[in-house]
Formats: sequence, C-alpha cells, structure tokens
Amino acid sequence: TGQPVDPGYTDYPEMIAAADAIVAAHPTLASKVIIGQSFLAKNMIAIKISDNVATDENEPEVLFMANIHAREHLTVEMALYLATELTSQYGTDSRITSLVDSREIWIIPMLNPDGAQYDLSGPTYKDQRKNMQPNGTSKIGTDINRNFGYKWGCCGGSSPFKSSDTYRGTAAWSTPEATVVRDWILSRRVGGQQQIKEAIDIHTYGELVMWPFGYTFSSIVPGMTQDQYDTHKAIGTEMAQSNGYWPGQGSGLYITSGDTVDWMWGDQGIFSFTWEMYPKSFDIVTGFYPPASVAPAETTRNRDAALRFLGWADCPFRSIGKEN
Ligand SMILES: NS(=O)(=O)N[C@@H](Cc1ccccc1)C(=O)O
Ligand SMILES: [Ca+2]
Ligand SMILES: [Ca+2]
Ligand SMILES: [Zn+2]
Repeated sequence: TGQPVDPGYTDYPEMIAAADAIVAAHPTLASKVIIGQSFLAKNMIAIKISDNVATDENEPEVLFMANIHAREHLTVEMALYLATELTSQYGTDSRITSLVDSREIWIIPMLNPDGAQYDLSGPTYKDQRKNMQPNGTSKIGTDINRNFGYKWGCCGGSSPFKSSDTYRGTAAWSTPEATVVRDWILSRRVGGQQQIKEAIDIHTYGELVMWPFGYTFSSIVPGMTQDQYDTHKAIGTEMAQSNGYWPGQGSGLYITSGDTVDWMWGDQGIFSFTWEMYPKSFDIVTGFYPPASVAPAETTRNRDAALRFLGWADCPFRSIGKEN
C-alpha cells in the first residue's frame, strides 16, 4: 500500500499562490510569467527574479527548474525556497543583493503539474513519475525527462515501452511540457545569443550533482570540449562540496537519452546540471516520499551551492581560470 500523502507538500494551487505572494511582496524584484500549458491545460509558470524585474536587462540569466518528475515533491519546496530567499533577503544579505542586481534568475517550480496533482490527489501517493498523457496502458504518461530532442531515443537511455517509467514518448517533443520548456528557453535567445548561461534541473533522490552528457559514458565528444567539460566538473564539484552531494557525469549513474540537461547543453550551450536531492540513494525507505518536515533542512542545505552557482553565470569558464 502507498504511503499517506503528506499535506505539508505544496500542490499546484498552493504553488501558484506562493508565487503570487512572492511577486506581491516584492513587485520590483519578482514577476510571474506564464510560459505555457500542461497536457491538462494547467498554466506552467516561471518566476523571474532581478532588479528592475519588468525590464529585460543585459544580465546573465540562470534557470532553476523543478518537479519534472511528479513524485519528486521535495523539489518544489527547493524551488520556492530559492524564490523566497532571493527576494526576502534582498537588501539584507549583500551576497544575494549583488547577485539579484547582476543576474536575471528564472525559477520554474513545477514542470509536471498534472502528474504532481495526480500523485497528491488521493489519501496515499500514486508513485507517479511521468506526465498524464494517456498511452493506452495502465501506467499513464510519458517521462518528460526522456522526451527532449537531443539524442532522443538513442543509446538505451530511455524506453520505447508505453508502460515503462522511462517511456520516451511517440517522438521527441511529444509532451506539451517539454515543448513548453523548449519554446520558452528558445525565446530567451536575443540577437542569436542564448541569454541563459546556466541551468539546474532539480530532482530527487540520491544526493548527487550531475553534468552532461547523460547519453554516453564518454566525457569528451562532439559538443563537449575539454574546457567545457572541465568547467562543468569544476562548478559541479564546488556545489557538491557545499551541499555534501556526490559529483559526477550523469551517465556515471546510468545512461539517459532525451533528458533536459543534454538538450540544454548540447543544443543551447547552457552550462547545465542535475541535482538529486535528499535522501541518499540507498535510503529506499523514505525514497521519493520523505516527510515534508525535512524540507527546511534539505532546502537550506542547498543555499550556498545555489549562490556559488549564480556567481559563475557571467563567465562559467572563470571556474577553470579561463575567459570565454
Ligand atoms: N530523478 S531520477 O531518479 O529519475 N533521476 C533522473 C535524473 C538523472 C539524469 C541522468 C542520470 C541519472 C539521473 C532521471 O531522469 O533518471
Ligand atoms: Ca535586472
Ligand atoms: Ca536579459
Ligand atoms: Zn527525477
């Protein structure tokens, strides 16, 4: 039997209300952008955080995205913690103030709202990972994190079987959610330049910091030079030292194809990482469903890592002592 749903986790309406409250409390620092709709037509939102937030300024942009996998509810708490901390501490914490003044920070707290709502809808969790697109089997949905169009369906990194939890969909971009994220990220190109310089896709669980590529065990391949790999490794390792997670290339865990990180780096040149939050991988007792009461500890645990990450956004190569 499934574990009882913990009401302490933030569901879709509560997430929207939280975003609206942050914007209402800090109207010059935060704004809510509707980036598209999910399969079941819920608005997908991004919270923008920056000084002069209503103006698209020429400042490096950084993306945090969460809850692409429905059952990974702790990631929503992580995203909302970051949005709250970056606005409420502005003017108080000099590190936060200078980062918010010099960057445009985007936070997408719930990439799979349909799946999240389904997982939280009953007295017990449903163990839902995928989105809510019917696929003719009892295991509804497509894995949005296997539906992106970089090396989609290659290399044994996803499943062609509809009932699989890593079902890749009928084609790349067959999920509305991946398409919404793709089109929004592409909209951040100005004058042929992608304004988003860094991104983190937040997952649970395993306490890991990972970088591309996931589709191959090789580190240096077309689309990843030594300097680019070393930069990912330096930034990823620094974050891991701060939050106590384990750093490594994504494929070190297992091969994935069509995930967000491979596309964001491979197609858009965004220095991209996966965070796997609490608990550690062998803690299968709590696994995807720790009590919501761990959220304060497990979100603040990543505060410094997030600020360090933001610090490299103007020139990620500086992390290996090089310029762009
Ligand atoms: N959240 S997770 O356990 O499903 N892991 C994610 C993220 C992930 C991506 C690349 C390598 C290992 C793990 C997945 O899509 O498999
Ligand atoms: Ca600004
Ligand atoms: Ca900008
Ligand atoms: Zn996940």
